[in-house]
Amino acid sequence: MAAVSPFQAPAPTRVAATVWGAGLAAYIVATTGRTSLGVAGLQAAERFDISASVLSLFVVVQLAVYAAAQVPVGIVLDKVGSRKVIFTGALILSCGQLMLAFVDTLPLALVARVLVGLGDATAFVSVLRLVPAWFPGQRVPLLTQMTGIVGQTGQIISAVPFLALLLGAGWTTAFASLAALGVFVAFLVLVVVRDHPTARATRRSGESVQPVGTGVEVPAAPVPAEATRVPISAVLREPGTWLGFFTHFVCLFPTNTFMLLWGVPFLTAGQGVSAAAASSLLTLAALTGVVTGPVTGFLQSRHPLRRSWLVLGAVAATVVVWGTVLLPASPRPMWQLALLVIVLTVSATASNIGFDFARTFVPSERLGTATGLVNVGGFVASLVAIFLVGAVLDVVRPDGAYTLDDFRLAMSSQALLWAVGLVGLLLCRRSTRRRMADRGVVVPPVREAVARMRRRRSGAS
Ligand SMILES: N[C@@H](Cc1c[nH]cn1)C(=O)NCC(=O)O
Repeated sequence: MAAVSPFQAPAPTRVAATVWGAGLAAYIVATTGRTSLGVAGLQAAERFDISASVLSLFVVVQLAVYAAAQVPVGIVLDKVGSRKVIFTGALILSCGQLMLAFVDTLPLALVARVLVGLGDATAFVSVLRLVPAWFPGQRVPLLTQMTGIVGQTGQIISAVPFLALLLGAGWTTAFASLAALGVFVAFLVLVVVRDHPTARATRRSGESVQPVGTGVEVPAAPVPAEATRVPISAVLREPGTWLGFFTHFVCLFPTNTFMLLWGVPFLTAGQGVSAAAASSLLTLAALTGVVTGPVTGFLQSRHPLRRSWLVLGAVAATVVVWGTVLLPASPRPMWQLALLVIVLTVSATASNIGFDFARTFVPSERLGTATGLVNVGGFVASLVAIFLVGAVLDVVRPDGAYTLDDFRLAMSSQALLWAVGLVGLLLCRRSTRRRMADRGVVVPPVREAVARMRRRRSGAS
């Protein structure tokens, strides 16, 4: 069944790539802002006269603001489009960085970080909304993955040029430079980005709106043209939205918990790895995405009816590898820690399948809202996991002199989130499949699908 979408006007590839590139630049600046305080931890502790645990409050506040802003940002995004939202968000982020450059008290620094979190919250969902608008449906999963992966280079900008500026020129210059970068990218987006290739396609009465398809997938509920304002309740009632939510929930929290806060202390204080080796492991994680992103994107568009299996496979791999790292009471060899960061990247890559569920099950008028809701899943789970690990560490080692055994216990608390996420995922998958069956698409059991594939292959040879 051909998908009909206001987003499907063909666009020249070079123009599409330029628009996407400008949006992506804004997302990279957002992730740079998100991770900048992490690399400036020592200087922040000194400047604001705070302990490490108060410092972690910055991460929590920022993530909470980010998560809380997702649905409102998504609703605004559906109303005004990506260009205006990214532009405004980049300016808000710049105001936060500029404020952080000059303040020297904790409450004002927290306010600055709220602004950074708010600006950050606008970038990713807005760029994801540009992708189906500018590219053909079958390329969307790959480009969604590439957006997530390339966006992570902000972490490298924080760790290398930003840190060099911080150490060489000082706090104010370093954060003011990030503010300037935000203003630059805001105007770049204003000049380069258009929300879609042509003015919104005019729809004749009686035409229906469908999400952009990736192949054999679910025909979404037809929406009459007059009712272009699809109610938000339609997004909330769609089981596919929640399938996306729990996909993002269960796949993103292990990576964020490790990368944003607890990974380095676990590796250095727990596993006895040097700071340089820990930073190499984080770099390995970033590089792994270059492979896992395209591979997952390809599999998603090749097997759209099997996307949940990719998710379940990533979760199983992460749980098994974390188990093999945490069960033994002795420090693990380097190869095993490397394997751990690799599966954490696989898990983050699989989390992006959640956005693909939203895109293919929800009418495109509400894509921003649905994407925002899916994103809430991963970030709320991350906040809870970060809090749980910290709480266990506080209980078992109030003096902060953590040992490997403390980390083994604390990191195991993530099991609770895997359990909640998996139950949610499986229940939503069941109701999504029921909804699909109502619309005429029945997902055959895996065994049957494999047998059919074999028959097709042997017939071809
Ligand atoms: N799933 C992540 C993006 C990612 C990370 N690694 C691979 N993809 C996500 O949802 N990010 C949202 C954001 O704002 O960064």
